[in-house]
Amino acid sequence: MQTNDPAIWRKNLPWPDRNTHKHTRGRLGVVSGRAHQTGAARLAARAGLRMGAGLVRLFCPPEAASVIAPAVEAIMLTPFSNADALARETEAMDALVIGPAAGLDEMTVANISAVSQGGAALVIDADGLSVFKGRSGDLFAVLDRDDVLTPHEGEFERLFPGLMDQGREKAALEASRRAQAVVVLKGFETVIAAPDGRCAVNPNGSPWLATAGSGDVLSGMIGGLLAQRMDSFDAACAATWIHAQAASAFGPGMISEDLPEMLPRVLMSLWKPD
Ligand SMILES: NC(=O)C1=CN([C@@H]2O[C@H](COP(=O)(O)OP(=O)(O)OC[C@H]3O[C@@H](n4cnc5c(N)ncnc54)[C@H](O)[C@@H]3O)[C@@H](O)[C@H]2O)[C@@H](O)CC1
Ligand SMILES: Nc1ncnc2c1ncn2[C@@H]1O[C@H](COP(=O)(O)OP(=O)(O)O)[C@@H](O)[C@H]1O
Repeated sequence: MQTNDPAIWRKNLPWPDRNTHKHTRGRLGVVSGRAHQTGAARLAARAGLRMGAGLVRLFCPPEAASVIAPAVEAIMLTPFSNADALARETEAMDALVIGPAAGLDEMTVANISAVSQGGAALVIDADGLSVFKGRSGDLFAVLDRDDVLTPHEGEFERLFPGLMDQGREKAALEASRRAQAVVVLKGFETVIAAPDGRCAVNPNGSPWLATAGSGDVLSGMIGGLLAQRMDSFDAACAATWIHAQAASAFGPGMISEDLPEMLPRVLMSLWKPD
């Protein structure tokens, strides 16, 4: 068992230099749910921006645009009317987060299928996982090895029924092998597994994370690192550790909105200027 220690990934954290501009630093897209379900995507987008993606754009159903526009500043917004349009609009993205509050319906299936045709590394979370209950093969068929799945135990069971009986580590590794993607099995001791057999167990889990939306923040954090072209296993390990560290540093009273605002402090502790 390997512990998810910063020694594994710290040297690979992406930092900007004098030649960097926002586009080269990394473009992250986050797909929002419908008008009454936009908070999860906004949390993910803000977390991705804080993790250093140079440019973050929310993609939303047209009727959600007037809800989101007054609630974002640095984050940009593009409405899309169907899955084909989403695929076209997200072509320039380096990474995409899809699933948080996306809806358990065929539109989510179609949107995931459409964006999987592009070059962006995907983080698939929440409804983007649950919607494939009973047909996980349809999801696995569209994944690449740089994609990341972030199930909590309930979502894991929907995609991999019975697998958890093997224990969390074996289950995460086997899930990653089946999906051919990185799997982040969330919990107090989050397990991160890659299809090539890498596996790490997170040591700094924080119970303050037991609050709505904290998983949405984690998906955005992973997406922010993927957009900066960090290796997907390293990105998932780094984001998981930083997420828990941010929650511990905030402590009692923390809500998910606080997490992105804690990231600069944790990132500063990991930054080694040349
Ligand atoms: N601000 C927002 O807009 C938020 C939106 N959210 C979105 O709301 C949608 C539905 O969230 P739900 O919480 O209903 O869906 P979940 O799939 O999280 O929960 C459904 C059921 O799964 C079971 N379950 C088993 N193990 C679990 C575990 N380890 N953690 C949580 N549940 C477990 C529980 O019985 C629960 O009732 C998702 O798309 C999610 O992304 C949430 O992320 C919360 C914040
Ligand atoms: N008791 C706990 N101890 C440590 N981490 C926890 C605990 N409860 C939840 N978490 C973490 O909080 C996050 C919750 O994610 P998730 O269940 O997807 O929430 P949401 O859908 O509300 O965003 C995960 O990163 C999980 O590891």
